[in-house]
Amino acid sequence: MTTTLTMDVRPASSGAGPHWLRRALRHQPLGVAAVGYLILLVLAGLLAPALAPYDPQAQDLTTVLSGPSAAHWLGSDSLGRDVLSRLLYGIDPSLVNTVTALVVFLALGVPFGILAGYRGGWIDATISRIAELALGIPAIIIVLVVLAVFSSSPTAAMVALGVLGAPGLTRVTRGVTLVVREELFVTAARVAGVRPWRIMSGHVLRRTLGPVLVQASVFAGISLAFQAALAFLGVTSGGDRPSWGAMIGDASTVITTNPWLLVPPGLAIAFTVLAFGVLGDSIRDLTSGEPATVTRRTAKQARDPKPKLSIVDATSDALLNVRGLNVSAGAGTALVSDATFQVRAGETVALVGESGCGKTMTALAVLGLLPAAVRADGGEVIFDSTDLVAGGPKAYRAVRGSGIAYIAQDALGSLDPTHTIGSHLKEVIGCHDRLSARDTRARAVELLNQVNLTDTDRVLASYPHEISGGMAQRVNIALALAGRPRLVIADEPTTALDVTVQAEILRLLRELQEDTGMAILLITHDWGVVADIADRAVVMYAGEVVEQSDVDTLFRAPRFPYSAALLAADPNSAPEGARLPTLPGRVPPPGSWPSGCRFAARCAHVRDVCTAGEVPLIPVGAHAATRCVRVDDLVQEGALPQ
Ligand SMILES: Nc1ncnc2c1ncn2[C@@H]1O[C@H](COP(=O)(O)OP(=O)(O)OP(=O)(O)O)[C@@H](O)[C@H]1O
Repeated sequence: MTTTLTMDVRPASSGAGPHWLRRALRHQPLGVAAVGYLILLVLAGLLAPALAPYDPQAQDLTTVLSGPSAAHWLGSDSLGRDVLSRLLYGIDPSLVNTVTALVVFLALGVPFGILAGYRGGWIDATISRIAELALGIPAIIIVLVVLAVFSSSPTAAMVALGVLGAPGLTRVTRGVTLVVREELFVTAARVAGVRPWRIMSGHVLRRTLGPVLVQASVFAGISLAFQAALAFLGVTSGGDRPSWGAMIGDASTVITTNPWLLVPPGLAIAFTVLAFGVLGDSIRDLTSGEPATVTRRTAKQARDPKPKLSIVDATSDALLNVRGLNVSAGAGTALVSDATFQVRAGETVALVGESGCGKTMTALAVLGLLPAAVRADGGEVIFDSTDLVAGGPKAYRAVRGSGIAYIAQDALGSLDPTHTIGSHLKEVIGCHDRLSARDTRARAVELLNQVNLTDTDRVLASYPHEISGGMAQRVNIALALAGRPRLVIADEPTTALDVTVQAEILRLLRELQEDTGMAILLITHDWGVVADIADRAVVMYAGEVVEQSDVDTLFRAPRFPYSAALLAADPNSAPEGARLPTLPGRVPPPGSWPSGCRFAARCAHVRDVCTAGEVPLIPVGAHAATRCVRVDDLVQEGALPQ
């Protein structure tokens, strides 16, 4: 390893702590006031014995139903008890009841929402149907039944309210999870072999926090108002302990003669409900600006509940053997058809072609990470003698991370913005090695050193937004290496980086390959990258493999007019000052592929034979193949080099 990088920490543009607080104060003064009010309320509740001028239960029959006075600032109730003291002592039970409802609401709503959104399929369908049913149940009737069974206990009423409110939260959390699960960093974690429960609890949960907190604040307000309504109706009994609800209940009995008694607890409840509402609005405003780097839709493509692992082609020396792979979307529109190629242990194969030719879909099919509406519906993806397509989700899970790793183009999008680099590495290392905390850190440092990152203490403590794109890609490579994979699939890993960093990353991949012996399947548009790093190239056009060959042969003597035209149009290989030929026309989109040769409409050498029927891959030489039926003629005519 020759390249060494030092830390390039950009000034933090966002983060936790004082910066967040300053932003909140500037943009959400009402939210800060609401938090301040709630903190004061909790303190007043805790300090009630010191603050209250009277014992809340002390009756003074000489001051029954007196209005506000110097002795009783907020007056006294029908038993002569001081209203201010009861209000202060009432804070704790009111908030405890609210918290009880909130805990039940969150404990049921969040896990089921995340589970439904993340796992999808029958789990999602079951949870969603139950939630819909529960939302249709009239809450007040259930709560009244619970109160009848549990001797008018306010706690039981609050538990019931939490249960009845949870389905609404489940729906919200599910919706957020559906978006988060498609984010690249979740795909990256899945490919690294991180277990689903860890992804749900570590990555998805954090991203749902904003909407969940908004729902929680609104629900807290509702539960407080609900307590008051139940007490007003006289269906709950709080014993002798004062609570705001009980005060409302007492006041309601003398509402015609002494309406003032309703005012102190009514205002306390109204302000507190308002504070919860304002808090919810502020959280929503603050969190709505969070990055939502939805870069690629991903989902499990196979749903076979009992995977059958089939051993095939044990004699082939290919580490990855893709044969006749078909990928289609929606009602059956083919995106990739009959893709066939191999990657041998330790070699680098480039998947080349213009945008929209199916390179990424092929790679995602190999990883078992096709988008939700896209599926592999034919062919084989044999990795290390196991057919992954036939094996289904279990087979894919078994090879991801330790067998096949993935490096995406969007280096920063592949990292969870709420986790430090150290936390990413720790998580992935934990999936592959059982190590103590100290050894895990040592392994993380080792991996960072492997990708030539020094100053490891600072790198480990940094958040993704604090490092440069090049460093982020090195971190992704380190994460990919954590499982000691035998094949790394890199989808345009340098495209988003500037030119000097691109060269460094390519050099790093080459060095790592020499050190570890891993194979690389590299997706790229760039012939310079192919020439630089690849041993063999597989050229794709309109969802088909049209040519494959070793790179030297391909550059010297392409055997498909499309490859020849792409190479001729490549600025890297053009003589200086020469005018670059262009390739007219566009790749036909899926659904409008012509029969016969799909390149025919753009080919300068087309004849009737080209469009007469399907063209198979025709072997040319020992290790090359082309889909051009006229290959021999074109070589003879000089249209393709000898
Ligand atoms: N989720 C999807 N549903 C349906 N069609 C899709 C989906 N994603 C991609 N496609 C289509 O599949 C075809 C192949 O796309 P793919 O991303 O594999 O091409 P590519 O060669 O990798 O292009 P690029 O270099 O731009 O990434 C394209 O026509 C694209 O529009």
